Amino acid sequence: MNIIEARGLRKDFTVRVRAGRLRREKRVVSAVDGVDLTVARGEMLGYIGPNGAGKSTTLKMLTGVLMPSAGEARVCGLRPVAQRTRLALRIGVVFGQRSQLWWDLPLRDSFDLLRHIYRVPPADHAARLRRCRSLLDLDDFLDVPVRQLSLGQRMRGELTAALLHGPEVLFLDEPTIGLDVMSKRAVREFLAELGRTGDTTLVLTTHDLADIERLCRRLVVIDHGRVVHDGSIEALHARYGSHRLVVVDLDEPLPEPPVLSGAPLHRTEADGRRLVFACESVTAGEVVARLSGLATLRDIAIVEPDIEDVVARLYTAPEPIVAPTLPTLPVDHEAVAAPDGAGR
Ligand SMILES: Nc1ncnc2c1ncn2[C@@H]1O[C@H](COP(=O)(O)OP(=O)(O)OP(=O)(O)O)[C@@H](O)[C@H]1O
Repeated sequence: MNIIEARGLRKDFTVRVRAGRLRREKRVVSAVDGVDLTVARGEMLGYIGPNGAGKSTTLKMLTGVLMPSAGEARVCGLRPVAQRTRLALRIGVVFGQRSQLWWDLPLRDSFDLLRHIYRVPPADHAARLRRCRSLLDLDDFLDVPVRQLSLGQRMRGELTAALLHGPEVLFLDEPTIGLDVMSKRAVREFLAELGRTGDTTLVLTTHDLADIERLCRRLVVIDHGRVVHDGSIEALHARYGSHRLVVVDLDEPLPEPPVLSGAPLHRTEADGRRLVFACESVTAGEVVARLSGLATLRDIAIVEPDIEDVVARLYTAPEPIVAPTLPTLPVDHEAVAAPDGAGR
């Protein structure tokens, strides 16, 4: 069952732009330009795009903050703007740049206030807070006023605040922006755990693609207000011609370059002692198995395609690119690492 459904969602803003030295004229900017989106209950969706693509505007329409110029949306079966108060009880929102906590109050008091605002039964509140305290390590700073918290501590507080009323959908706009490595990891692990239980649907916008790789199976990419990709990360790699590479080091070069269907030889190095294959339609394990019948393999490495690279290309090229850009590999024989998932 879909917990989010949007059809033809559009948001136009009227902006004033310079038209000559003194004159300014009005222009309409379509921040979101006909987005169709369905999200199933329990799904973890990555909603990404370059700066100004329309991500935050979409989230604002889905959470009832902004009225769409056209199209319609239902979140938890409710119309976001018209039924905003009811919707607020069923969703949680974390906007990385904005806070829902009381600046001068300790976190603990903010959480208590939220319990009253959302009228959460004390036992439910206590159970959810207990879980967040343990998963997000809140105890060291629960009694510290919010204004004295580091960004990472505050973000953990924001996540807790957004979850204390038990929302069905959690909208996260850049939840790891500006966080140090440890805080990012804590937030990601927490969200992954949340996703594993399947109770909360997650919609996440981010510029940090490691967030997406870690958390989301499905990715919607938006550019200039329009959806340019909707599918799995694997589908994105397949569409943009980026493949996992298998690098094998041989004892002796083969007299002829081997031909493996589904895994073309991408390049040869070290006088034929190192072969690099692109896994187009076979697994890395199959490539290794077939090669081991042809030669003695000294070493094997698997190089994953880089999602950042793929997405950067998607932003700049509307059409799929067939020839992949592949990373330069070290020529040094010893530098090839042992496989770490060769069977995949
Ligand atoms: N209130 C507003 N008035 C006028 N234009 C706006 C307004 N809000 C957003 N825009 C414009 O709409 C477009 C989409 O903005 P939005 O904030 O949704 O993008 P985004 O994908 O979230 O970008 P970023 O990754 O930089 O946060 C941009 O061109 C932005 O300048």
